Amino acid sequence: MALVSFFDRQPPDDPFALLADAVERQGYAIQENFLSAHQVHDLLQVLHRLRSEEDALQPAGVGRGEAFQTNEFVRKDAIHWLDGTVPATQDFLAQMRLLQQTMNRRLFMGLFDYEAHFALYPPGGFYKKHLDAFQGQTNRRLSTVLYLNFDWQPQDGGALRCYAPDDPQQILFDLAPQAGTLVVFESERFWHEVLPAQRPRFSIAGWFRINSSTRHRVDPPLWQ
Ligand SMILES: O=C(O)CCC(=O)C(=O)O
Ligand SMILES: [Fe+2]
Repeated sequence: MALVSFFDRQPPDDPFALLADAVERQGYAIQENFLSAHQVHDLLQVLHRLRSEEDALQPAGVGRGEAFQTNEFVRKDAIHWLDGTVPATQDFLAQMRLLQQTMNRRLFMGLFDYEAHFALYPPGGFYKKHLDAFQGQTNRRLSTVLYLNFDWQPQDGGALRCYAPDDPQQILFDLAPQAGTLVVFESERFWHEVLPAQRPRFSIAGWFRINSSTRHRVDPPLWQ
């Protein structure tokens, strides 16, 4: 009888560990079917409810705090920040918390909290080439985008176009915003853009941040 010790066994395919490995290797990771169709449906329901409420979705802007401004030439989408008050978004945030723990354990990233918003790009919506964080200017370290669009077709446009970190003119990949797909990338290294979408495009964009507390300002984490 063959004796299989605990240590001989392959570890199960932990999706968070796979994502962390890919980020360590190449700075980004793509995971199809990260969420089940069921979970995506639940999140879409939340988003559709928000759409029916006046003012729940706001035109997205660029810049933070006093530097915030909307600019339709840069991005054309509407957003709503997740607050985790309904089960669907709680579940999603719990998964992001697991991802945060895995990243910190395996890559020592020191990720401290996570902020995320629903985004709705109307037909014709886009987001021009940008970095989510400029080195040294922000505490955003890792970007995530989860897509919520069933049956996305090539002619629907709306791909996430990501550029090579060592040559921001060179396209690294185009990713279709297919329901359940999660992409994760280092915020300071990857220029990216959203190509014009031909039909409404739904997603949750989020950022893990490191603690930027100073003696004068304590940055509270979203989860405690
Ligand atoms: O939705 C996407 O594919 C990317 C969105 C994005 O780049 C952002 O919100 O910063
Ligand atoms: Fe971005």
